[in-house]
Amino acid sequence: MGPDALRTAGLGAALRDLGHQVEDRGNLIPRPYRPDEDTAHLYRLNETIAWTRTLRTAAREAMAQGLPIFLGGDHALSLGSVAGVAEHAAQIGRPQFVLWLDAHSDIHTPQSSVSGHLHGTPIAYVTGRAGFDGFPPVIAPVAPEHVCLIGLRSVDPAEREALETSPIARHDMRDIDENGIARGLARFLDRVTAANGLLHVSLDVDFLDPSVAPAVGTTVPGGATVREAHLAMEMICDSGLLSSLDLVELNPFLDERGRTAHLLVDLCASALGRRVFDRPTRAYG
Ligand SMILES: NC(=[NH2+])NCCC[C@H](N)C(=O)O
Ligand SMILES: [Mn+2]
Repeated sequence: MGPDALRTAGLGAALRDLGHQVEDRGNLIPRPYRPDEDTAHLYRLNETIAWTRTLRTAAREAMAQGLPIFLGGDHALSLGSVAGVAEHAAQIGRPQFVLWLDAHSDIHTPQSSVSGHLHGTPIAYVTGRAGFDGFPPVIAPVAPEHVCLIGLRSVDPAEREALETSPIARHDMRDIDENGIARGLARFLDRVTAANGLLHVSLDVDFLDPSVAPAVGTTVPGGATVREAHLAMEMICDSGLLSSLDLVELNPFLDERGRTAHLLVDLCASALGRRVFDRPTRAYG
């Protein structure tokens, strides 16, 4: 339902208004897979593996043609989208960087996951950690030094342990409270520029505070404000680095009059060139 809610909220038109050529490639379908048992600890493992294969190929191909925006679906989408864009980066000989805007660090392996929900695992997978049996091998792992997590405020013990020994950059909500969102982000974007890297941005709805973005299953209070999120997107746009984008975890059943879907559309527009003064007068929510 997420992609259709984003379409209905006007994603295509918002980007066309900015002068972009937009092609909606419709919904992908996963490779055929053996149906998962409802009782398995890892929720929909076979289905997620099938999706990862489909997305990885689609992402790699789309990168050769433009700037793909991947509409989810939950954050397990990024197992495939990031693996695919990183394969493209490796092919053209440029380093892949990943900016993860999220309340969570999503660095579980299938073994360490307590919930059994694979949306909590993509950072581990794309950085090449072991334990993803059955998944396609990650042939172009993203260097942990090239990953930056912003918005953190819900990290499980096993994830904390993994992060403690990792060079992954991170800015939790306290850091944002104290220093603002611009400082850490600017430092990361400078590193991408210096390395002539490609930049994948993965935007999880729960990066935002639930009071402004309620349509997500894993709400955590104390998230980014509307302006903090827009500022991040505007800085990403100004950097000229953006090469691919995920919009994930939107659950329209949990939305209030479409406000979360509209906010995601507006944030995406900011990332692709809409300026503060371009924002039209509009009534929703
Ligand atoms: N992409 C997300 N919303 N991830 C939430 C993950 C929450 C928790 N750490 C888990 O592994 O279940
Ligand atoms: Mn996430």
